[in-house]
Amino acid sequence: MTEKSPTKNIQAQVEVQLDERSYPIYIGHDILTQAHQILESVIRGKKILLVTNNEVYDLHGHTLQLSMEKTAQEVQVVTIPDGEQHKNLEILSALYDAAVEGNLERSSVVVALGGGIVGDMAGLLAATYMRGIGFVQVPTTLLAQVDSSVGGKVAVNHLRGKNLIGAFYQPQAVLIDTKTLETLPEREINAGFAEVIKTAMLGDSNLFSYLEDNIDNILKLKPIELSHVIAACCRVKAAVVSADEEEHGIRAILNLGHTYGHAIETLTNYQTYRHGEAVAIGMIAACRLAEKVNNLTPEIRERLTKLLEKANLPTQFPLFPREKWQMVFALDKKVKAGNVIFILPERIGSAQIVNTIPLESALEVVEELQKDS
Ligand SMILES: NC(=O)c1ccc[n+]([C@@H]2O[C@H](COP(=O)([O-])OP(=O)(O)OC[C@H]3O[C@@H](n4cnc5c(N)ncnc54)[C@H](O)[C@@H]3O)[C@@H](O)[C@H]2O)c1
Ligand SMILES: O=C(O)C(=O)C[C@@H](O)[C@H](O)[C@H](O)COP(=O)(O)O
Ligand SMILES: [Zn+2]
Repeated sequence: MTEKSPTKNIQAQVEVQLDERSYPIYIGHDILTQAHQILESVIRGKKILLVTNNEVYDLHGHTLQLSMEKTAQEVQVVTIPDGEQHKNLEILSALYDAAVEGNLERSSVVVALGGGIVGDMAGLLAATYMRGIGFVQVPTTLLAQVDSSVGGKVAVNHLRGKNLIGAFYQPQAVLIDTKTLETLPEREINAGFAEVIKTAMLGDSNLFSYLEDNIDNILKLKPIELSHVIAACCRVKAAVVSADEEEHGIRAILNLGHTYGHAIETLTNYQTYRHGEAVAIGMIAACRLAEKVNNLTPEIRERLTKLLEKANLPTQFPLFPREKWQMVFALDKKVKAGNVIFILPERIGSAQIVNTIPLESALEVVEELQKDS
């Protein structure tokens, strides 16, 4: 039987331009079976450590493993427990054990198959094992396909702060198979949609209008609408990352909704909200803050809220005492000289990084939104 052409089912390809660390993002339907061809230049003859979790391995892992085995020297599999509360140093340590026991070498490649949690942790393993080995992202959640698999932020959480231990470490390729989303629970599709909305809010007004017009088809995973949205998000993120890989400036706009969102995740011990859900609430707060300090028109928040509600995303603020919010804001990675930096929408499709916001205003927004909830 003749092999399928490696590009047969690839619908779009986006490049992340970073000189010698540039890499392609392949977007297609039912392309896991062609991984050996698409990823050949990265994995041929290499030892592969496939990092995933049990659920995803059962659904999609065998297909990817079988395909990679056609060209890799060998493929070993390690699974991590499911859930944000396990994105920590203890589980990372178990991944180092698997790398050692599997005799991984400098030339070996870590392949992350799963959502953002698998991707962030496998990436940190790849970044640090032997000071850096090969890394490929094969994202299987909407959130990971539109955001976390691209751009090289890899991390684990600390009990007191989200993603506090991490690195910038770019993958050598990203393989997005939209067919894997067919097994994704509805709550996870919605959570991923929050980062889609975020991307449109901060960088693509046409995408935002497209979301308003096509939300039903997108959430039903209709192939044309879905791949249009994934490619659009990857393009926005690739452009921002190419301009500022390590977040010395403009990359911080990708954190829209995240100062409040990460605080919500941390205060609820990473157990109540999906990351995307916390970001959804965080974007409403960012709009309210922009209304307070920058006279942003409330119409933006209304359009945002409509989209979030259509995707069944939460918009209500959880209740915690003021001191707790203050404590988690202080550990936000964007704090500079004690000042918390916020990303504020300025219109649909554009956001700005603001370092002059009094903490008092940010806390007032929390109090107002807690009252509304
Ligand atoms: N590095 C970045 O740039 C970046 C960007 C955004 C988010 N993140 C991080 O990503 C994480 C959230 O990622 P997530 O939303 O993908 O969550 P996740 O990784 O927990 O995946 C969500 C759930 O879906 C399951 N799953 C994954 N693929 C599946 C499939 N195809 N079919 C059925 N079930 C499947 C998982 O087992 C899990 O239960 C957070 O830790 C967040 O901080 C990182
Ligand atoms: O890639 C980025 O840059 C982002 O900010 C994307 C975010 O969606 C993502 O949640 C990221 O992990 C947050 O990064 P952090 O530096 O605030 O932990
Ligand atoms: Zn995020």
